[in-house]
Amino acid sequence: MSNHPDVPSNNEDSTQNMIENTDVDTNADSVEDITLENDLAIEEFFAPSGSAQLADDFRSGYVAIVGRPNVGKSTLMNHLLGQKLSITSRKPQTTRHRIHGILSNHEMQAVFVDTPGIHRNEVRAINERMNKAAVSALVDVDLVLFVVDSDQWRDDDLLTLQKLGETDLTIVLVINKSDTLKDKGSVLPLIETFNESFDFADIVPVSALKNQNLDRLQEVIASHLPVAAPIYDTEQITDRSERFLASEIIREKIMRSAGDEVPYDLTVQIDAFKDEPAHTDPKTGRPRKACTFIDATIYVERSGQKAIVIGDKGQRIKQVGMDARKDMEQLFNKKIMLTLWVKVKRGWSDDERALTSLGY
Ligand SMILES: Nc1nc2c(ncn2[C@@H]2O[C@H](COP(=O)(O)OP(=O)(O)OP(=O)(O)O)[C@@H](O)[C@H]2O)c(=O)[nH]1
Repeated sequence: MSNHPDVPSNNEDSTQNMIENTDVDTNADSVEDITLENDLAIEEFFAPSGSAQLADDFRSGYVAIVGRPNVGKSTLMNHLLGQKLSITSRKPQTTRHRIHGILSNHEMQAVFVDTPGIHRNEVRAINERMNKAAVSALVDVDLVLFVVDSDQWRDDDLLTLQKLGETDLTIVLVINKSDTLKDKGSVLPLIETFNESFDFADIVPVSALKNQNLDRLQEVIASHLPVAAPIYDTEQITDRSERFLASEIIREKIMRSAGDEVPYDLTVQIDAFKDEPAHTDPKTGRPRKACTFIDATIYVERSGQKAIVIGDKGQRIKQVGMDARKDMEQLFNKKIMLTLWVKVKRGWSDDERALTSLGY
């Protein structure tokens, strides 16, 4: 992924010239001042990542986002990052993997671990895996954002809090969806109640969806991270592979389109991910743009679900493919050719071995 899609192809030479040009007499007249300013801006633009001016007391660390399904963990991470990396849908439990999203500015770097909910009374193997992932995500984090829905405080929240209470982690309570509160003032007694029930390092009401109070949350996060050098390149957005992101984008499109008709345990496997550089077509002699060819298989549990995913005369799968391709082209900043398959893999969510073979 490039943050500078408009960089000219000969930029290495240009960068060299521009850096040399900045070394000018500081008593220069106004025209030269402007030139210097421009050169500095250009130099900064082309500067190798990580070389931007970092604060002396730069803070960095790992942040886990924890909470029961559907409270808005993925939305919160996406909106904090300003990028759509984790996948949201109206169905609970859409997050199955740990996803690292990285928020960097010149003062701090927060590396987010987006965890699935910690559930109880879940019998199926897939949920046990998710529980393990949720708990293991908490090892070695510097800060936990414990997310709750502003309108409800449920048994599941308490269960998660009990688990958190057994650790000596720093925990910030994020009261999400505050936009849904009819009376804004009602958040105050809510804060009071939460405060009495647990020793939170901070309590921040936000609306992840409407980007309300996220600046404050960002400040609070920074204040609880240790003073340390950046963990990742400050321009890096995710350490997840494009393959993974591609599969999550396809899954999201199906979930959005098929709604309640498909179970959340539908999975998408990327079978091929091949980058083809720009070249001249040997047959036609015409130039062809660089392109990434992606083949993916969507696994469902029953043939009825397969029919739903494919849709009437293949309409749904066609739309899913088109929507997913558009998102991928935007995210990866390159041309994509996407081929989708739908297969039935019976009862796979109950089968530990099948889960392992699918990469869980
Ligand atoms: N009104 C409102 N809705 C929100 C807000 N944040 C998230 N949502 C909605 O809540 C639903 C669930 O959000 P997700 O981000 O997928 O929730 P999650 O906690 O990651 O869910 P799991 O992946 O199931 O653990 C989506 O429909 C979001 O649009 C918010 O601040 N306000």
